[in-house]
Amino acid sequence: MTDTDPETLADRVREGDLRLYELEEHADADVAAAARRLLVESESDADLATTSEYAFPAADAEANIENMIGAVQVPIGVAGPVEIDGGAISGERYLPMATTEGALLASVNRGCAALDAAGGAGARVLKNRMTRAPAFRVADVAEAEALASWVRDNVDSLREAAESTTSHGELHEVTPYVVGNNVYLRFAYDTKDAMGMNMATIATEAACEVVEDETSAHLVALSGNLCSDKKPAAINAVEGRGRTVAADVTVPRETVKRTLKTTPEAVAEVNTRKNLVGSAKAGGLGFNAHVANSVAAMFLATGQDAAQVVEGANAITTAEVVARGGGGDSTGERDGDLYVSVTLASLEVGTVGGGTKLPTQSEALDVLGVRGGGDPAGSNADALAEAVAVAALAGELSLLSALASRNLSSAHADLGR
Ligand SMILES: CC(C)(COP(=O)([O-])OP(=O)([O-])OC[C@H]1O[C@@H](n2cnc3c(N)ncnc32)[C@H](O)[C@@H]1OP(=O)([O-])[O-])[C@@H](O)C(=O)NCCC(=O)NCCSC(=O)C[C@@](C)(O)CC(=O)[O-]
Ligand SMILES: NC(=O)C1=CN([C@@H]2O[C@H](COP(=O)(O)OP(=O)(O)OC[C@H]3O[C@@H](n4cnc5c(N)ncnc54)[C@H](OP(=O)(O)O)[C@@H]3O)[C@@H](O)[C@H]2O)C=CC1
Repeated sequence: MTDTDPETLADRVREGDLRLYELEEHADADVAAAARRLLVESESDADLATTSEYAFPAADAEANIENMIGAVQVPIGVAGPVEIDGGAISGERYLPMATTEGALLASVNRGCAALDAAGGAGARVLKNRMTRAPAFRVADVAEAEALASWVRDNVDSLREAAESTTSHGELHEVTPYVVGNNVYLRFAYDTKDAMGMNMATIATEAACEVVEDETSAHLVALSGNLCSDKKPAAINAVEGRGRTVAADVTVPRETVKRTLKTTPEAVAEVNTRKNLVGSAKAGGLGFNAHVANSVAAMFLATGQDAAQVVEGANAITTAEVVARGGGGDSTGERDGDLYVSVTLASLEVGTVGGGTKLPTQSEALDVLGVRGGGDPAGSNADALAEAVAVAALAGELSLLSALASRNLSSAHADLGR
């Protein structure tokens, strides 16, 4: 690596001597980023002065970005604090959320106020499996059936190959799916505190080598889209992916009226006709109002893979009027409390790896007390999943209430413009 100045590097790219992505081989990462900014500015009307003001050594993002020119800055706020009674996280927490949508933090914050007034939200991780499903080609359905049988009989050798690539990941299930002469093997891992997509992909590739060595199957694609990563897919909504996590609360009638400005009956009706019937008629996979908002905001804040909001929004919100003091029995009486739950089928989160080690992202994880590997391994990612579920619950509660009291548009007119 030889030091040089950004102008010289930029000139070498212009002259065709260097490719844009090769600059770090000739200068330190910050100089390389500066050279790219010069090139972009000279080819556009952009002045990248603020883009250049990032607060970490560019080299620290080497595993997160290529062709780096700087960093974006997205406003980050907190909702809460909110009391969480989770399986992996408990106590009062601020919820770090990064967004450019005015009124979102106010809304989640109002939901948190209602949760806190109700004594806090419950949360539990229900399942933890990161999946990768390679696509194989075989001769015909007879070979497809034979391959599926072979897989079921040889999971141990697939596990040995997969787990040889990682000291944390555990292969739990391999489920074959057959379509004609196509066979998809859905590998399901416990990836502990990592979201686990790199881990699972590397491990699955090692297992695929065994499949090709031992059978007549031909690997067409390491990802066969039945995983299913970053695409709307029913398999994630039904089988789960990453963490399946739920949060719930029973809000006293008085709190619904005072803080949420509506009634339990009105919220339950909006949820039924909007989130359940409306979503069903739309053919939606997410039977909720805006879980994606809380998932996206906490993903941006804590260094998650933002594209996986697609699956993170696979959530179902329920709301019903229950007897005073909870107890779970629905009642037609007009004096009951409001029970609300949100169940996220495929929330892919990690507290190690990916973008979680970048400075502002790891600071946001510190706000929650979940940075890095947990003890036991996996417990920090479980805690993060529960915190995201509580943020989603707070957001659902507040938005449904705003729709019931007819002040969605005024809220955005006041706060979002
Ligand atoms: C905007 C509010 C909260 C006002 O709600 P309000 O009840 O009129 O406000 P308030 O002044 O009476 O305050 C009540 C509580 O709200 C919070 N709060 C109140 N103001 C603020 C603020 N500035 N900053 C932070 N927190 C605030 C705060 O917790 C406060 O409690 P306090 O601390 O006073 O005891 C309410 O009208 C609301 O939540 N509206 C819904 C807005 C919303 O959810 N937007 C995001 C979703 S829009 C979208 O992207 C999805 C959508 C709609 O397209 C999806 C779909 O199709 O359904
Ligand atoms: N490859 C792909 O197809 C895709 C990749 N991604 C990207 O993958 C990245 C996330 O991959 P991921 O594997 O999570 O992260 P990394 O690739 O950053 O790997 C994380 C590694 O941290 C180590 N580790 C240390 N402590 C722990 C712990 N307590 N629990 C688990 N692992 C621990 C593990 O190493 P070891 O395994 O050696 O034990 C693990 O593999 C994101 O950047 C995402 O954008 C997203 C979608 C698809």
